[in-house]
Amino acid sequence: MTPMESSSKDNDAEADPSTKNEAPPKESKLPRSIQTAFDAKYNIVDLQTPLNAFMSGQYKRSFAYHSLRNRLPVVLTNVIDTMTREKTELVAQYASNDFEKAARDELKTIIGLISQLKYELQTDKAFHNFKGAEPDQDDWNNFLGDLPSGERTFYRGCSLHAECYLYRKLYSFVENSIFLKGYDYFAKIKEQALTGSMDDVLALTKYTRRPERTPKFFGELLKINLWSNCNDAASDPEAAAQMLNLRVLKDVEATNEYVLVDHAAEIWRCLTTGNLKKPQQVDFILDNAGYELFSDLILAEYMVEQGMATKVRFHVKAHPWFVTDVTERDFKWTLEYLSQHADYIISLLGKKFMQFLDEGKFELAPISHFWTSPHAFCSMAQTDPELYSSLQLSKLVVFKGELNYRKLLQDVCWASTLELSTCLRGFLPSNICVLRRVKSEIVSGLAEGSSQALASKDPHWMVSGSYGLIQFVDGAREFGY
Ligand SMILES: O=P(O)(O)OC[C@H]1O[C@](O)(CO)[C@@H](O)[C@@H]1O
Repeated sequence: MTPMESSSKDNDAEADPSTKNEAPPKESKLPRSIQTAFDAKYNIVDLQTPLNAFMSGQYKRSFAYHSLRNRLPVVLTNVIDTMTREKTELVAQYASNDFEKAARDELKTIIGLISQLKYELQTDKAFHNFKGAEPDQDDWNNFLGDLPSGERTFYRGCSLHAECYLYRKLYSFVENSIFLKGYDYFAKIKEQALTGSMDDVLALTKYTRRPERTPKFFGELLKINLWSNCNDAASDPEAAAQMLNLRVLKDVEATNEYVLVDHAAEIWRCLTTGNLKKPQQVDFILDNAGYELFSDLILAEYMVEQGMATKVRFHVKAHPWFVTDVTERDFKWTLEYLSQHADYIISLLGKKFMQFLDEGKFELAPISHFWTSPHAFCSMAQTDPELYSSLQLSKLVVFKGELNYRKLLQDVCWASTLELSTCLRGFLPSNICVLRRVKSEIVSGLAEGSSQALASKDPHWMVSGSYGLIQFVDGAREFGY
C-alpha cells in the first residue's frame, strides 16, 4: 500500500515512535522469535502507521497489526466454538428430523470453511471473490477486483478492507448454506450485552425521566451515549473505572477531561433552530447492541419528546457484523425484551419505544448493504446514491462508534489537527454528528499540541478507548441545507 502523499506533517507522529501509534504489545502472547519470523515472512515493517497512510497490518506498531494478529483470529475461533457447542441445538432448530444428518454435515462443512478463513488470515492470503448467492456480490467482487494487486491480502491491504472482508466472508458461509440460513453466531453475545446490563439500563431510565429541555442536559445525554460504547474496555484502569456506565451516570461532568472535542452546543443549536414546524428527521447510523443501543433509544426518545426530531430513523446492519453490531433482529428483540421485562418502569419504556415505532416517531431504515460493504463513506454518493439521497432528507445524521468513524475518515491516519470536515472528503449529505470512543489511530479535529500532550500522559491514548469525541460538521455551511 502506498502512503498517501501530503506535505503536512503531524509532529507528534514523528517525534517519538513509542508514543502516538503504538499498539499495546503487552497483549501479544507470541514469543519474540516467532513474531520476527512471521514479520519477515509477510514483510511486516517495524513502524507506526505513517501519516496520511491507510491503517494496515503491514505496520507492526499499529493497532491494525495488533487486531489482525491477535484479535480477529480469536473472533473466528469463538465462532467455531459457539457452533460446536450449539451443534445439537442448532440442528434441532434449523432442520427437521429427516434432515438431521445432512444439517450436521453442513455445520461441519461451515466450521471447516471458517477454519480455512482463519488460516488465510494468519498466512496473509489474498481475498477471494464471492461466488454464492450474496445479494451484494457484484459490489464486493467489483471492489475486490479494483483493488491494486499489492493490496488484496489481509496484511498488505487497508485494515478496514481486511476486517470488513473477514466479517462478510464469515457470513457468506451461513448465508449460502441450506439449513443454517439466518443463523446469527453472535446473537447470544448481543443478547447478553443487554441482559447483563439491566442495572445500567434501569439507572439510565430513572436518570432520564426528568424532561429537562436544556443544552446542558442534552450535552449530558450525548456524553452518556458516547461512553455507552464500552464493548472494548479501556486499558487505563483509572479511565476505565471512570467510564463504567453507572459511574458516568453518577457524575457525567467528571468525564469531561476525557472528551477531546465537545461540539454538543452546535448539535443542540442544529436541532433547535430553523423552522421547527416542518417535520424534522434525524438518522442514527447504529453501532452496538446491548446497553449502547438502549442509550441510543434514550437519546432518540429525548429528541422526539423535546421537539428536536419528528422522526428518528435507525440504520442497522444487514447481517452479523463486527460481533456486536445491531441487526434488524437485534433491534426488534431489544424492544421486545424491554417491553416484557419484569421491572415495571423498564417494560413501560419498552412499550413506549414500540409505540413510537408504530406511530412512525421511530423508524427502521430500509436495510442497506452499504453499511456492511468495505466502502469509505466518501464513496456513498457514487456507490449508493439512493442511500445518500435518503440521508439528505435528514436534519442530522448521527454516526455511532469506531467503525463508522474509520469509514468517515477512509481509515486514514490524518494529522490529528485536520478538521473533520476536511477528512470527510466531500461526504456531507446533511449535518453530521459523531459520537465515538477513540480505539484506533484515526482522529481529527484536535487542538494544536493536544495529541502530543495526550501521548506524553498515556502512550496508548489512541487505542485505549478511554477518550471520546463529540463532533459536529455543519452541512449548511457547505450546501445551505
Ligand atoms: O464497536 P465499534 O465502536 O465500532 O468498535 C469496533 C472497532 O474497533 C476496533 O476494535 C478497533 O479499531 C476494530 O476492530 C473495530 O473497527
